[in-house]
Order: sequence, then C-alpha cells, then structure tokens
Amino acid sequence: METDGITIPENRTTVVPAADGGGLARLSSTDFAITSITLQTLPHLRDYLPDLPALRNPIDGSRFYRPCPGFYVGPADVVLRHILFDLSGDYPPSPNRQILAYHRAGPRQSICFDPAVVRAAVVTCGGLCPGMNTVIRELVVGLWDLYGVRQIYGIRDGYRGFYSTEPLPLEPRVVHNWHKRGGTVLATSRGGFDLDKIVGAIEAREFNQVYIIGGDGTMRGAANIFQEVKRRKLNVSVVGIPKTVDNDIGIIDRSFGFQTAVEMAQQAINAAHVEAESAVNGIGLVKLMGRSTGHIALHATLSSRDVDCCLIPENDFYLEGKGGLFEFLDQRLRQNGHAVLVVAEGAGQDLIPRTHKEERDPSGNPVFLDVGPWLKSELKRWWERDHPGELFTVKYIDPTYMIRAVPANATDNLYCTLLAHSAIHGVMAGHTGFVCGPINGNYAYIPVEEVAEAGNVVDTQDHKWAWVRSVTNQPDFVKKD
Ligand SMILES: Nc1ncnc2c1ncn2[C@@H]1O[C@H](COP(=O)(O)OP(=O)(O)OP(=O)(O)O)[C@@H](O)[C@H]1O
Ligand SMILES: O=P(O)(O)OC[C@H]1O[C@](O)(CO)[C@@H](O)[C@@H]1O
Ligand SMILES: [Mg+2]
Repeated sequence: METDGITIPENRTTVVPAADGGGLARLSSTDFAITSITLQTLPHLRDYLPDLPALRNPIDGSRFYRPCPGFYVGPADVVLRHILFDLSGDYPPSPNRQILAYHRAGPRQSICFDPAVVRAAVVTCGGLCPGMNTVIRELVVGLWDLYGVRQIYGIRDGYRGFYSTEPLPLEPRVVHNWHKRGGTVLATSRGGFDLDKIVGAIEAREFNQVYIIGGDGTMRGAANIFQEVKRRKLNVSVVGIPKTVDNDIGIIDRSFGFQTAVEMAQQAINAAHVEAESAVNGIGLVKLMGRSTGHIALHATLSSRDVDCCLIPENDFYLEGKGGLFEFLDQRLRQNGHAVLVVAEGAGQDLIPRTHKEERDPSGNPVFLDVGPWLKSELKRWWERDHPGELFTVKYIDPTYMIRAVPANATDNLYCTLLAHSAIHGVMAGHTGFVCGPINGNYAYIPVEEVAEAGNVVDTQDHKWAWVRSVTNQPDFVKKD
C-alpha cells in the first residue's frame, strides 16, 4: 500500500529476523520471538478512485492551536492486537508467531475531502446504549470545528430512515446539549435493512461520508453498504462506530455505554441485597441485559461484591441435585440468612419450558424466554417442597431498560468523543469500510468486515470468569458422576 509516499506492507508478512540481539524480534533470552507483524489492510477510496486529491489538513491552519510535532498520525503508526504473550508457550495462538497490527486512528496530514463539498450523514441503529447522543454531538461539532464541514445530516429511525424519512440538518447549535440526554435524538429501529434502497438514497442525497453508529447487526449492514458503495465506485466513505450495551462486539476493548450500564446495574443489585438481607431466608434476584453474552452480569457482579451467584449464557447451570443451584443456595441461606442472584437475560434458555415457537425481532435476533419470572417461581417451588412451613422470600428486580436508557457517565462520554473524532479523521483522510475503536487502550481503524464477524462472548476459561468464581464461590455447574 502506498500512502503519502511511504510504502507499508499490508496483509502480508514482514519478516523480522530473530537474530541474536535482534531488537524487536527477540523479546527475551528465551527462544520466544515475534517473527512478523502483519498489518491489516485498511480500505481507502483511492483503492477504486485513484485520482482523488491529496489536500492539506485544515487543522494546520486552525485559529485555535498549532498541531505540535507528532500530532499527525502516519501510515506506519500501528496498534498491536495483542500485548499479552506467554514467552514459553503459545499465547496468543498465532501461526509462525505473527502479530496482527491495525492502523492507528488519528488526524492525517493529508486529506481526501474538501470540507466545502462534504455532505455527511449520521445514523443510529439497533437498541439503545448510553452515549449515542454524545457520539452524534461530537461528530457534528468535530466535523464543524475541526474541518469546517457545514453540511451534516441526521438520518432518523435507523437504517430504514435513509429511504423513508427526510434527513435532519445538524449543526453545533442544534446538538450542543445532546450529550446530556439518554437514547438517541435521531431515533433508532431494528430491521428495515434494504441495501439497494439505502445505497440508492445515499447516492440520491449526494452524501459522501456516512457515519453508522450501531452494534454487531449494524456493522454487518455497514459492511454490506461499504461493498455496494465500492461496487458502484462511489466517492463515499463508510465508517462504523461500534455501539452495544451488551459489549458483544469483538476486537475492541469494550463498547461505549457498557460501563454506564454496569454502574446503573449496581442500584438494582444494591436494592436486591437490602431486600434479601432484611428478610428471613431472603433471596434477591436481579435480571440484567445481555442477550447472548454475560458481560454486564459479570462486571456488575465483580463490582458489587454482594452477589452470591452470577448466571450467564456462556456457562450452563442446573437447579437440582449435587452441585446445583438449589444446593448452593441452601448452604448460603443457612450460612448468611440471605443470598443475591444475578442472571443475564440469555442464561438458562434451554431449561425454561417452551410453550410457543421461537420468535425473532425485526432484525432477526432471537426473542428470549423470560428467565427472571421462571427462576423466581422455580425458587419458590423448591423451597416449599424442601422446607415446608419455613419463611422464605424472593424479591425479583428487573431493571431492563433502566440500565441503558440513561446518559453516558463521564468515562463513557470521553470515550464517545474520542470515537467520534477518530471516525472523522479517518474518513476525512479517505479511509472507508472501517470501524474505529480502542485496542489495548489505543484507538485503531479496523476493517468493518472483520468487526462484523468478530463476536465477543465471556470466555469461561479465562481469568475474569475465574475471578467471579473466586469472589462468589459459586458452583461451576459441571456435573460430576
Ligand atoms: N446481517 C445483516 N445484514 C444487513 N443488515 C443487518 C444484518 N443484521 C442486522 N442488520 C441490520 O442492522 C440494524 C441493527 O441490527 P440489530 O437490531 O441486530 O442491532 P445491533 O446493531 O446488533 O445493536 P444491539 O444488538 O446493540 O441492539 C437493523 O436495522 C438490522 O436490520
Ligand atoms: O430494544 P429491544 O428490541 O427491546 O431489545 C433488547 C435487547 O437489546 C439489547 O439491549 C442490546 O442488544 C439486549 O441486551 C436486549 O436483549
Ligand atoms: Mg446486536
């Protein structure tokens, strides 16, 4: 790849000889050596429109600050996918000790878009997540202030809004206090993805920058839009900004809004704890979001310390018999007089009797059976059967949308700002078909197709889950014969 006159090898192996004393190659005096770094290809509009101009970044002439040395990020600046290595073994598992790298996010000295002709569109898709309005706000203010872009539009109602609604003109005056509001002012929806109509509308409205805020489903849609835009050879940059309260998007460190949701979940857990502690044989049961992943439940459990057992979709559990949930709760109630259970909404799905056919939402996601009320009634049934006449209370709390329909906390707001700015810089430089996000704390550009395919589930074999088990001392729910 040729960028700004520097040739960078992408998607192929740069062999760094592991010679004695060989700097980067030799990490220690053991036999471990990184033999190569593979830089992921980052799509660029010039891949199919070779004659695009190279313009000076207008930040150079900013009235407010002078870019200092090192301000601009060059094509040789990379972020490594892994920073943890087992020098004696095989972690991370990679053929021939290849290390994956991504282009670093940030302002580029040379850009491809004349700000005067930029027509930017911003859309939000999928479920709500704290911080969506902050990202929209920062996209608008960043494009306006950093680059002098004046034509910025909000697409209402998610993907379907491209072809079914009028774009909403946005400017700093309009969005200035949006970061204080939960939800998305642009509104969002599931389903309604019609590739032809969406790209047709992008062409008809003459948008040349498309900022797509959404989760894993949205990123799969963004990958399709990017491919179709490329097939039509349109001068349109497409960027994904990963959003999901469930934290189920892979490669990036975490998604924005997740920390806020975990913080909100504490209120429910605290209430469940107070209720359980104040009752005779009290159980506090809290159901938390997490369609197919238990990240919210796991992090809420770790930060609370009041939780006795955390049930997640990635770790099957059972109720009856040795090593089961009831036996464990029996011990806890005898020891402490109360117990707190946190269950992720996707947990225990194969234990709940199904009375009707599996449903799907308009995006095709499964609609789950409600684990909370089922578990509550199972707990009552168990107690009445095994401890007839003894006092017992289950207080069930389902905060559902309360953990995601709030404004982002300070950490997430900062994160949203950095994401928006990263997206703008990459797009203005002509990159397309990418997602921006932090990898090991540093912001990178990742091909959207890679993000669309990479999920993020809780790894029950890693240290974090072991940590949960050491905090709760809950059973592993592995049946022993
Ligand atoms: N494979 C796909 N191809 C094209 N579009 C898709 C695909 N999957 C989902 N979409 C579209 O992406 C949008 C959002 O998808 P979805 O409802 O699954 O939410 P999400 O982006 O995963 O966010 P979250 O899970 O955090 O709520 C919807 O408009 C949906 O139609
Ligand atoms: O917004 P809806 O369609 O009710 O969907 C709720 C789902 O959205 C999420 O918040 C994010 O995917 C899940 O945790 C939850 O299952
Ligand atoms: Mg999703």
